[in-house]
Amino acid sequence: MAAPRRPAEESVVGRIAVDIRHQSNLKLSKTEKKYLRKQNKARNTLLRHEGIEPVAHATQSLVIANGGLGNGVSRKQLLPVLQGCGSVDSLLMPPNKPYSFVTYATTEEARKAYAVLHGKEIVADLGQKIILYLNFVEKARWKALGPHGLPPGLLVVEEIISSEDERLLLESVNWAEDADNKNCQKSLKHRRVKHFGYEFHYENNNVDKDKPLPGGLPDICERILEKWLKEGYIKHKPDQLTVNQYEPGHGIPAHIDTHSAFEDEIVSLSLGSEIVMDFKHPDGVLVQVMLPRRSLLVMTGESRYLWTHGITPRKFDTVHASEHYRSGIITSDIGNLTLSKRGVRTSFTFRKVRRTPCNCNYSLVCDSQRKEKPPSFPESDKEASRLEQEYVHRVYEEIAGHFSSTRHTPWPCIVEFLKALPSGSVVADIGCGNGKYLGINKELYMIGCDRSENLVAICRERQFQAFVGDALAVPVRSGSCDACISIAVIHHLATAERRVAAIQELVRLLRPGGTALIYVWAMEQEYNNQKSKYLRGNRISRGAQEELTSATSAEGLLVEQMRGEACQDSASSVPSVNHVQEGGISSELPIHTNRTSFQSQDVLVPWHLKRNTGKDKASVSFGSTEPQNPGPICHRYYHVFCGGELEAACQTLGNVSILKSYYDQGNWCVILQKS
Ligand SMILES: O=C(O)CCC(=O)C(=O)O
Ligand SMILES: [Fe+2]
Ligand SMILES: [Zn+2]
Repeated sequence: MAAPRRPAEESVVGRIAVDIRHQSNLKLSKTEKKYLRKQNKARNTLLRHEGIEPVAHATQSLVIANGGLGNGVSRKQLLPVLQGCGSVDSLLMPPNKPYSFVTYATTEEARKAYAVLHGKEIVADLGQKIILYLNFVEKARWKALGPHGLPPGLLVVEEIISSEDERLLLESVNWAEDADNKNCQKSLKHRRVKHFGYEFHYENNNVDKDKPLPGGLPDICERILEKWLKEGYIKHKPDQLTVNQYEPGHGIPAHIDTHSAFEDEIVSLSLGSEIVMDFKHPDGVLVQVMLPRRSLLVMTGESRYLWTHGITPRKFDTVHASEHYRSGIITSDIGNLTLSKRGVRTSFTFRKVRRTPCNCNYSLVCDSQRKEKPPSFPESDKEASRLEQEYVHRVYEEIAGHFSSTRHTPWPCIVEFLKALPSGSVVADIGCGNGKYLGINKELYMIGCDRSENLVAICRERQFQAFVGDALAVPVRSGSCDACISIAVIHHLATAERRVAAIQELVRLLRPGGTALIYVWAMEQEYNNQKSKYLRGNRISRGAQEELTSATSAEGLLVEQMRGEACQDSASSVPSVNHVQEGGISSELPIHTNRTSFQSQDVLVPWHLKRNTGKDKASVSFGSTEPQNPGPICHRYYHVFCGGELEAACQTLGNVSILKSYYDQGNWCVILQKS
């Protein structure tokens, strides 16, 4: 292999180190080295999140890594510490970020702050010890995501009820479990709930419209709802009430209340304590809304149908420091944010059960308007691309958190490949998923690329270098990699041409002499008279299966590669699409039954989504979802490879030779080299 290059970042890090050494004219002590390392890490975080590059010379402004609202440091705590070093012009604390920006009146004062506070330990609001790392910046600035108003159709009415009514309402809920549990009280993972009028079923995110609960809504609600109707805050009278109680640290996953279950107009009364609720548009825009105690949140139209709402489980919220901001958006006015300790909040969410299908204007997220037509085998490149979009990309985006939670253990042969590469090699992992191979060999410069934003976000949280990109058009210069890996990716492409194109794209990234390791799922799950672990999982009981899949022995490690599928037993819940229809062969893609032999090379493989495992997008789930309940079933498209097929695909490229091809626990694998 040719001498490996150094990525650009290495030289910048090197330069800063040199600058500092130059300034002090001293050899760095162990502690200084540690600070420098942390400082560089902080610098990278800042670059990644905000695109702001710290500078190596002193200025009036500093960025304070770890001194942010996002890691529990409040303005009240940080400001005096900073003022101890000089006159502070401004302290900008972006919401939920682990850093803040301070600007001093003079560069001299900023220099002093750097000398005193860099590496200094402070105790944050929760009592945890935090070490501050400082970097100079040209200017303290923070680019908010753009000015956002409240989501359309959303309203927060302050002081909608008196303290006396608040007390009466809270008293009307008896949390001491009643014997017959007529209000379906449940303790969920992050809150407890009670239902009135109709039970809300978290298993299917709907209500049983023919089974009203005895007793209806609590009596005290009658007078209050009448008043709201008269005053025009609500237009129709609700017949369903869900009472949620959140202790500090509790929350509710982001969700859209199922369209087919409830009418437009959902209102939620906040009692006992304020809280910040997150609203998210499918495009990713996040609006955080303060719901003061005794306020009413009214969600109608777009805010009810299209935006998700949720409460992040945490003990503190980021709020406006000054009293006169009470309700509404937590804006990007970051000169004025602080932390507020959460109290126990009880919400009364009133809804009206829907009797006819929803005909809203948001068909993309409307369960009443969803057409579940099984996809067909693609006849053109365009169809293939659409199939991949719907049955690969969208699915990975949705299952990212759960998927990632099933992918911990690297497969031994892949580890061996990575460990054997010369130190300093530049290696791209195309389709890197949650990044489980990115940290295997610390001597390599590894970059990850994945189509799923949520998976890339997980990689970044793990401090790996990863970016969003398509395996057919990787945004990396030709010939820039010493090696590439493509693990369980190419089988998601829906035509032979696209699979070859993906291999070609890997080869394009390689320098001459560079090598690529490719794994694809095999049609043959039985090889040399031995069933793969994927199949063998079928014969063991569920409990044993669970145990086996989490084993850490070499055998266990191999099992994990199919772990997603291992937990996915679809036989009972997904009807198999009949492949052969009257009048000929159907082009409909068959749904594979997990843990069985493949009957077709092009299949949909079910994934039983467990919610609340991190980065899942709940917006496509059409309703409140609870982690302990079975989530929806998603289907991923696969083309499973027959023996010889992967080699043949590689051989269609002129500029590669196959160094090795092998079968590894249900996968066909090749190592190829660019000539
Ligand atoms: O606690 C709240 O205000 C919201 C509850 C909610 O969204 C729900 O139960 O669907
Ligand atoms: Fe809700
Ligand atoms: Zn709808």
